[in-house]
Amino acid sequence: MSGLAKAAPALKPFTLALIQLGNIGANKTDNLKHAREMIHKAVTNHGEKKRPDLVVLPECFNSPYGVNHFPQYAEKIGYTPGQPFEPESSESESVRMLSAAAKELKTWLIGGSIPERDTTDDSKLYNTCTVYNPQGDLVAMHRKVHLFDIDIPGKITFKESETLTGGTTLNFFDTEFARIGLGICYDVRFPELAMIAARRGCQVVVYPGAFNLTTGPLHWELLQRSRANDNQVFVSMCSPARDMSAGYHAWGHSMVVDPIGKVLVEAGEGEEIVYADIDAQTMVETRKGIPVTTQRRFDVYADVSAEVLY
Ligand SMILES: NC(=O)CCC(=O)C(=O)O
Repeated sequence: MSGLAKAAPALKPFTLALIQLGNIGANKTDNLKHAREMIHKAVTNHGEKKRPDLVVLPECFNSPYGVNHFPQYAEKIGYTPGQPFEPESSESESVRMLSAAAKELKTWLIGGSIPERDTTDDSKLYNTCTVYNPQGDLVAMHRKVHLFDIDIPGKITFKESETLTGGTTLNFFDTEFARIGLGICYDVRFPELAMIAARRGCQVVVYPGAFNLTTGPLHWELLQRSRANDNQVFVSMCSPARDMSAGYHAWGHSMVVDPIGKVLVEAGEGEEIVYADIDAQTMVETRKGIPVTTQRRFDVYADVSAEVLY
């Protein structure tokens, strides 16, 4: 996990905007144009809501979601954490767009995810999330660690591992208002990722995601509320809008859950932008009232978060 040594910033109130992006089609240029328009809309057209401090896009926002599409849409990013990097000269047109949008709108931006081609090994593709600060710098990257390989007979079979490789690092980034952990979609099923993020000081964990019509109704909300409740942190997932003409039918219902497990906001199924005010006091009160964070029995069981290898 990058940035381990630094103490986490105190959680301050901030506003999160989730873009449940629609119209993700075969034309990447159109997808990027539409995503940029929606980022602009999220920041400048928030109506009664507060101007968002952090904007989130969904999983696979620049390409149709499907294992056969990833090789065609994959882009080389060229970013290595800790190394100097200029997003405007990245080979990735998606990275260039995201950086420019964050800079123009002076917002933090979690750029959903895109299919990424490894910079040095062309045969390796990842499902990758990049994050930008309000100056447009790329400040963090997360490659989906747990690939979405499931087989529910008669319902859904999906095997990301046919074309993707799993990431090998856990990632977070610091803003002036929170330390934020990153996961991508299926990563939410693995409690260790959120638990380790929370133990390393993250107060918020964000997962760009795209659940489906079989597991969405059963698990989308349950998993977010579970990870939030387990760790007494804010958890959010941002989905694409549902498109029944697409090859993959996303569940939608982009959501933010607070540290006591309450759903703060939930989108419907179509294209929509939802906003949530993150109130630091909720986390303080939850942790004070139900003090599991200080009641763990590491004399009885191991603290797996202490054993992460990087
Ligand atoms: N894109 C994904 O990882 C989908 C995960 C999913 O639908 C699930 O049930 O898990």
